[in-house]
Amino acid sequence: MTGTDDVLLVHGGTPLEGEIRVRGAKNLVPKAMVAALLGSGPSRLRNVPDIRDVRVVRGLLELHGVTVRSGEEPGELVLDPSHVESANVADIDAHAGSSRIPILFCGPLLHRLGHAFIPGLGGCDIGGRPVNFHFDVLREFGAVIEKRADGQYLEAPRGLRGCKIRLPYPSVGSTEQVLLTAVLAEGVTELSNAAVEPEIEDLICVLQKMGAIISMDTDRTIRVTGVEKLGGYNHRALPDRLEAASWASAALATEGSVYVRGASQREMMTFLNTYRKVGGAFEVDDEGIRFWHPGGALNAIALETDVHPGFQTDWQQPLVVALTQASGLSIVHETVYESRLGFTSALNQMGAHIQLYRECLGGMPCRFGQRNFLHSAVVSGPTKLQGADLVIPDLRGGFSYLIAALAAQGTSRVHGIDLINRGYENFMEKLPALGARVELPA
Ligand SMILES: CC(=O)N[C@H]1[C@@H](OP(=O)(O)OP(=O)(O)OC[C@H]2O[C@@H](n3ccc(=O)[nH]c3=O)[C@H](O)[C@@H]2O)O[C@H](CO)[C@@H](O)[C@@H]1O
Ligand SMILES: C=C(OP(=O)(O)O)C(=O)O
Repeated sequence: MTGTDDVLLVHGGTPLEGEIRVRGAKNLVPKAMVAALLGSGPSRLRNVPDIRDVRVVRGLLELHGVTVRSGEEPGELVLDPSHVESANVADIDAHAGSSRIPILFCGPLLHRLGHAFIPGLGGCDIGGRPVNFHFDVLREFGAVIEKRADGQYLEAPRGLRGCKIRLPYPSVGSTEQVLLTAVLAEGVTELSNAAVEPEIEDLICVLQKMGAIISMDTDRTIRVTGVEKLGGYNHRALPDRLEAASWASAALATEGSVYVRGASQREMMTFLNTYRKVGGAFEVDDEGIRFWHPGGALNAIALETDVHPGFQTDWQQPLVVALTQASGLSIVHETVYESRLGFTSALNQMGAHIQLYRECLGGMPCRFGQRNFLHSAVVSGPTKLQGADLVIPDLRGGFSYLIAALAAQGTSRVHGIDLINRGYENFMEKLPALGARVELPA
């Protein structure tokens, strides 16, 4: 999608009503695809969404000789790593800037080939997003890393050995880096201060199916006993709790009702508690969750993002749009990314009252306090939103702009909607299916 195709006209003021389906999680599926590299035989991954991050990883796997084909059921991929080989660096470089996932190829490629080349990473521009923890842990395993102009070259001249590591912060990607490296490393790896997001647990399930030995303690410690060989897996990816929460926030902000087929309560408990405090209603059944605005005023709340089991940062931006419709002052303290509130300036242009602060306006001081980052917000509501010209800044911010445009009076022009394809499957079909009045400009 390019040029005018990348613009969406959104005619607001109509509640979203109906049903959509979410499939496997954006933050698990690409990693499970990388895990297939570690197997000696084919893996089957089910419930795979058709999103750009999946297509990027598929391309990278194919460049390394992994055969990827559709399986028997819709959304099933069969990944065969029997012929893994070194890829042409220039070809890999074409994927530079496309997603966060390439860095997770380090451990598996070092095990399979003894060397790896990792291009520059992409992902949402919501903070500095350094990868120092990743390279620090890989060095602990025995990797030698050389930074070159076009990316990072890694070698493991003496193989990879288990080690004792403590993460400075429970980083999701760094925890996955350790898992994907430790499973075939020699000896035991002990990782403390690990991230324990549901997508990480699901990745551990994938690796255990392949033959890995991994235990998780309640104190964020993960222990991995390296094995000599792993097989393939057959796995159904856990549902996307982040997409589900986005549609839930859209239902609330537009005073609608959306049944999210595939949404799962267990991974959304913290979100559901917050949703209820704001005044949103939901009903869980065996197939999904219905979210709706029950009428009357919504409540202002104090919200702090955190690592799991706290309130997931990727839930924050869509919910902030709903908070512009709540009565009173809501406080939002973003503790995971230092620059994830910049998207609110466009909401203010639409009529919202959101003031940003450098101070930690939450229960706990975070890494960003006293460091000049506008990472706390006070949202004063309710405010009527008016349609506007909006430029999508990042994935969740982009979906938030769609929600704001749908809740607003009048028409909005939303630029850069292709970015949303990174993590929201078929959103251009889902929106009209829920009654949204959207169109591509003539
Ligand atoms: C593809 C994917 O799964 N993306 C998710 C993953 O991102 P990702 O894995 O990139 O996020 P991390 O958990 O690693 O990042 C959390 C924090 O740690 C910092 N950090 C991280 C690594 C590092 O080497 N050095 C460092 O300082 C980051 O700047 C950030 O402030 O977890 C985030 C937190 O739940 C989610 O918002 C993203 O949707
Ligand atoms: C920040 C996100 O993703 P990524 O890490 O892929 O940029 C997200 O999904 O909101």
